[in-house]
Amino acid sequence: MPDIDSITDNPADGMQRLHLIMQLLQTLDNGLILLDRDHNIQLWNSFMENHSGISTSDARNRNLFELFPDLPQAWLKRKIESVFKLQSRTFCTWEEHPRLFNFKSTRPMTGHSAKMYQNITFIPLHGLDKTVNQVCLLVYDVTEIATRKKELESANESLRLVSRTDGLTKLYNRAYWEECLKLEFQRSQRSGRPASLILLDIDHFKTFNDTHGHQAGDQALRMVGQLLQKFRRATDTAGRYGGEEFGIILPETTVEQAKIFAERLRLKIATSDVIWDGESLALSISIGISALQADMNTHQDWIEASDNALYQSKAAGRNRVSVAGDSAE
Ligand SMILES: Nc1nc2c(ncn2[C@@H]2O[C@H](COP(=O)(O)OP(=O)(O)OP(=O)(O)O)[C@@H](O)[C@H]2O)c(=O)[nH]1
Repeated sequence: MPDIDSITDNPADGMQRLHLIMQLLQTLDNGLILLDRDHNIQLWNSFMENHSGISTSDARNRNLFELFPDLPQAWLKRKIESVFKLQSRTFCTWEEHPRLFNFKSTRPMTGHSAKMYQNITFIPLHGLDKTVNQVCLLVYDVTEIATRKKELESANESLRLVSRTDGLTKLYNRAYWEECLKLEFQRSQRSGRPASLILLDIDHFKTFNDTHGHQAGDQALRMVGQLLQKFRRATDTAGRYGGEEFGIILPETTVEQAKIFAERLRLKIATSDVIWDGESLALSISIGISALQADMNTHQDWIEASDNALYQSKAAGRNRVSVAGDSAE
């Protein structure tokens, strides 16, 4: 069989050329569809045949939207119309639309993605008279790229979560919680809206550890973490600030409202035993609260105010709530 370049202009060679080109198009590892202005299929290659289960002879001269009623008709018609009108290429990536044709993925490497991800290129085809009467759709199987990117995104998201989370209590760790505090400090300072900061510390935790063991201590920290998560509102941010010290940021909350919340939390912990090794172990916490003040310069000033209140609670006998500026209760 002659190669394409050695074929002359005589009609027999023209047929040869057409035959070779058709073979090339058929074996292309991308989908290839040729549509006329009425969206009738004029060419349907073996990629489309294999993935759709519709043979070339069954597809030819059929209307694309009749053959595939599930296609996003309005969007696709607009897209094709723009190619006819502007006479220029256009694209659609899997990130905009995961797929045009609902094909199963058959790539062995991508066992986890059941559906094929596709990029589509729309190409206007000029006739000999320079008018565009046909549009070619190239369908690329990008399942591997899309799946890898999605896996990477999900791994990054897990890493992001891990880097923010305290492994023992599953609350935010100090670094991330402090970032949240900085943001809330700036936001509330700007808006002039109230916000409160609670710091709390487990009482006599050294003795607790020494008496019941470090693992019982860990269990106590987990329990406090769970109760903080359970008691806080969705907009409150709880974190593990230090070894046995925790912080809760309460946006849009006055110090009086924060005090009601803190008292409920204190009481809950004082009446909830840590269950360890068949034993019920009692625990209490001391709490310090401060309201965000207009004259505070940084979030550190806010922490310091709550820390001073916490110190008051400890000094006054522990298992209590103190508010910055008030005398200990
Ligand atoms: N089990 C356990 N203990 C921890 C952890 N982090 C810090 N601690 C312990 O927490 C204890 C804190 O003790 P102190 O700072 O003396 O305070 P305290 O005994 O709670 O006394 P007050 O705060 O004054 O009531 C230390 O014994 C630390 O070892 C942890 O992750 N697990």
